[in-house]
Amino acid sequence: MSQTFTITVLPGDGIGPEVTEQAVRVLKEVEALEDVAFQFEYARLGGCAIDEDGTPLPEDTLVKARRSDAVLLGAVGGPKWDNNPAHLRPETGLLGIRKELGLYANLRPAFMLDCMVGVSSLKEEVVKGVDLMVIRELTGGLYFGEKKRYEDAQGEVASDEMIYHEYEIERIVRRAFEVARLRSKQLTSVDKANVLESSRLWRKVVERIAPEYPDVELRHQLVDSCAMELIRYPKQFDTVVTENMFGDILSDEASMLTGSIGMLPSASLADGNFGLYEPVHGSAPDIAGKGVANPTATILSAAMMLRYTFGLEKAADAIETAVHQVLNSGVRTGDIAENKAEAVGTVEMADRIIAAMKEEYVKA
Ligand SMILES: NC(=O)C1=CN([C@@H]2O[C@H](COP(=O)(O)OP(=O)(O)OC[C@H]3O[C@@H](n4cnc5c(N)ncnc54)[C@H](O)[C@@H]3O)[C@@H](O)[C@H]2O)C=CC1
Ligand SMILES: CC(C)CC(=O)C(=O)O
Ligand SMILES: [Mg+2]
Repeated sequence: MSQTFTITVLPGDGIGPEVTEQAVRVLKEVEALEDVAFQFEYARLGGCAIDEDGTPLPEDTLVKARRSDAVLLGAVGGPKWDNNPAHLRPETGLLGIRKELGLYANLRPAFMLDCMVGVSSLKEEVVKGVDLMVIRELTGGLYFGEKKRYEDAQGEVASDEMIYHEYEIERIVRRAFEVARLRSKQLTSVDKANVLESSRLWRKVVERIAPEYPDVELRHQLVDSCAMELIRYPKQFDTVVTENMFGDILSDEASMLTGSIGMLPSASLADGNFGLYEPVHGSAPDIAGKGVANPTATILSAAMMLRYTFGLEKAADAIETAVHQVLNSGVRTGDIAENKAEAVGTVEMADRIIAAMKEEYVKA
């Protein structure tokens, strides 16, 4: 008997609806190829929810997300809402849903396919073969600490509190060791322990847990030198674990090793199988509505959903292989095209990936 899974789709703002539509098309094809059924439920998050519901994270969205097996998100935000008060920023909806759903582990792979080497602005010997995984703590740290705005004698003051509990560090670090174990057994823990107290606790917890994973080679690195080394010699990294803001920044940086942020997927995982899957990029207001956004990051996020939440390994592999084949054949959206005049649009890129995926199934 076929299994049925419920997926809450949150298209969001800007290019979010354009790219999630393509990922949903891919998932519908998987239904036709596997003994599985997906029920898609749509809800609002971010700027569109501010406009319609007066809040970036409506209760209906949380209810739907909680009763589903997984969530597929596009992106939120844009200039229309930039001047809203802090509690009405689209980002508040994103941070809120991550916290409410307990999605503390954000997995952000960055990989360079041989056929994409020419797209990167870095030298071939630097980027060829890059394959790393940034594991970002997602529900603690600076983004969630207390924020204050006040005035003193010298003018306006703003502060954001950086706070980490031992248990928050412990659970993400364990997750990272487990992931590293399945990859090249090399883990880099990134912090700023020479300055930040939260980083000193981070490092202490990592040191405490490390002996439980004697097969994984561990090293500590300060975030500033890590940012530099990521560009100088990225192949020294396999699995990187770090706190929320450092991971946000380093994963955007890592995306440029691979040519475009439009390529990189992510999984945000809670304990158990539940996860929210979204591209690493934002709502890209500069290209929204033009039909040119690269849907690959969102399609690969759907593949991560199939793997991590539904255990549909074959379908996930088929999508990833299809993406590689399409890129290998030279089909490119504008962000990754060497010849911009030959770039395809969002829908055609997805069409090609779907066609290649179906062929993969026939072969398998
Ligand atoms: N997870 C989320 O929902 C995130 C939302 N944001 C929000 O998105 C808005 C725009 O932020 P930006 O800093 O401009 O970052 P962004 O990631 O939206 O865009 C950065 C650059 O990458 C390009 N780009 C991004 N995704 C692309 C794709 N799929 N295909 C082709 N090109 C792509 C954009 O055109 C832009 O030039 C802001 O409101 C920000 O707060 C930013 C990051 C993450
Ligand atoms: C609201 C921000 C933390 C979104 C972002 O930049 C991200 O998750 O990558
Ligand atoms: Mg970011």
